[in-house]
Order: sequence, then C-alpha cells, then structure tokens
Amino acid sequence: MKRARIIYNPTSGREAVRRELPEILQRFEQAGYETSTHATVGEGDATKAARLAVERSFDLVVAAGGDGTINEVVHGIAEHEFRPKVGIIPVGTTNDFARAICVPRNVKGAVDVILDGYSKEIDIGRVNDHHFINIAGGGKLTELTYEVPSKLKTMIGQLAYYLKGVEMLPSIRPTYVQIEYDGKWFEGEVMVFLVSNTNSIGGLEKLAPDALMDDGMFDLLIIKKVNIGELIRLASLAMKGNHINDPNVIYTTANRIKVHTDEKMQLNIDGEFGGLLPGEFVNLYRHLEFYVPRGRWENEDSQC
Ligand SMILES: Nc1ncnc2c1ncn2[C@@H]1O[C@H](COP(=O)(O)OP(=O)(O)OP(=O)(O)O)[C@@H](O)[C@H]1O
Repeated sequence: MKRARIIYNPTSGREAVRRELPEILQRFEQAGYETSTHATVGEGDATKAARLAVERSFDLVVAAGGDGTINEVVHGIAEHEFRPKVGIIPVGTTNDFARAICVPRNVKGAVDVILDGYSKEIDIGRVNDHHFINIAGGGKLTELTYEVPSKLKTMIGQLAYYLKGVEMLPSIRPTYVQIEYDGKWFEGEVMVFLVSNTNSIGGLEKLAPDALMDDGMFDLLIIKKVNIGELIRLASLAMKGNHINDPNVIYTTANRIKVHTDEKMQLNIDGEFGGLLPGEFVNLYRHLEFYVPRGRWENEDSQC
C-alpha cells in the first residue's frame, strides 16, 4: 500500500486546512493511501517533518499551507538522493507557487489534482544553505514580506502586503551590489534584485513574465536606482509585464547568479528572511516532482 504524509500548517491563511482535515484524510484513504499527518508547530518544523518522511520512505509528501510551508517541505526533501513526489494544498495568503503550477487554490480542487496522479519534474532554486520554489532576492523592497503581521494576513489576505508596500515606500533606499550572472557582470546601486523560478510573485503574474519552471534557468530582474516617482511608475508597469524593457530594469535569464555587497543586505527567500548576502543562486534542474493538473500545465498559452 502507498503511504502519504500530510504536513500542514494549522495557522496558514484563514486556517482552512484544520477544518477540512477529516475529509482530506478520508479522500486519501479512499484513493488507496495509508495516510498520516503532521501539524507544524513553528518555524523549521515542516522541514524536520519532511526530512523524517524521506527517511521513513513515504511515497508521497503533501505540503498543506502557504508558500512558507511549501518552501520548508521542499527544503527538507531537496537535499536527499531519494525524493518522494510532492503534492500541495495551498491554503496560504498569496499561494504564489500553486498559482505558478496551476494547482487550484481550494482544498477540494487541490486534493483532486494530487489524487489524479499526474506529476511533473520542476526546477527549484538553491542559495547558500536554503532552497526556494518561487523567488529569492534582496533590497529594501523585499523586506516588506516579513514585516506583515500574521494576524493582519489572516484578516485581510494579500491586501496586507500592498498596504505594507505603500507604507514602506518612502523609506526604500538603494544598495550597491555586484552581480555576476552566467559570466556577465552588473555593478551599481539597485532598489531590488529578484531571482525568480516562477512567473507568479507576490500575486503579480507579470513580474517575471517569461519564467519557465522546467528549463534549468532563473529569470533575473534588477531594478536600478530610481526615485520614488519612478519606482511607482515601474510598479504600475509591472502589473502588465511592461516593465521589462524599461532602461532602469535588467531582465534576463541565468542558471547561476552570484551577488555580493559590502553593505548589509538581507536575503529574502520565498518571502521569508534567509540570512545576509553574499549569496550564490543555483538552479537545480527538474529536481522535484510535483502533482499538477493534467493537460493544463502543458499548454504554454493557458492561464491558470
Ligand atoms: N503552529 C504554528 N504556529 C505559528 N507559526 C507557524 C506554525 N507552524 C508553522 N508556522 C510558521 O508559519 C510560517 C508561514 O506559514 P505559511 O506560509 O504556511 O502561511 P501564510 O503565512 O498564511 O501564507 P503565505 O506564505 O502565503 O503568506 C511558516 O514558514 C512557519 O515558520
């Protein structure tokens, strides 16, 4: 009998997964999985639980939570030689990764996808000792993701991030960085740099519009030093993906990216604090197999 381990964050998003757990378990059991669960208790716990699931040879590991929980589960699995397949039940606030791989952002639809049994190998990113699924980066602008209080996120969802962004705008300062990407070189002041694995970041689906998830390449986006007015203009262009040809923006693909700075610059990994730079970003080609909707993912023009 196949064995599934469901690792869930009981506090994610609007706390949906806790309510629906009995039904989720029943559906996995009916589909032939011997299923057990682990409720996370705090930071790093999903990683430990995922490592344990690998050691105990589970066939399937399901991450139920927001992008933070999925990141932790991926981190716990990615370092092993034998890597079980991964299913996701997105019940977080923004659910960027689910958006990117077309998994429905409701419990029933997400469970349908996993139990349908269609999976795809997907790239993931590594920087220093961390892994990431969506995006890593640095610059004051990225720091808003961990300044949004969890209670506020539960109450008003994604709007909480935008409110924080507006609040932080006047305090955003550029940082002097050196970035080496696949043999090319950038040196100068930047507002933000983003290393993206998916095209869905912070709910903005056009920020890295060309990002593919199984090509072994990141999309690198650098926004050079600009004033606040320019930054607001670029942000509004980014809503439609029209920022990428702007002279203040570098947008390119790369497999390996090294970032160095003499200033103190925080590294943001999938929306969480990931230590300080410098960092070397490496794309791990088709490293993990995720359950995705049959058909829909194959068609390049399809919108999730
Ligand atoms: N029982 C818990 N109580 C409080 N925090 C927890 C608990 N379990 C895990 N966490 C922490 O919560 C973090 C964020 O959770 P997660 O990403 O699942 O939900 P979210 O913040 O609602 O969604 P999103 O990442 O989409 O904003 C995790 O990275 C983990 O460190």
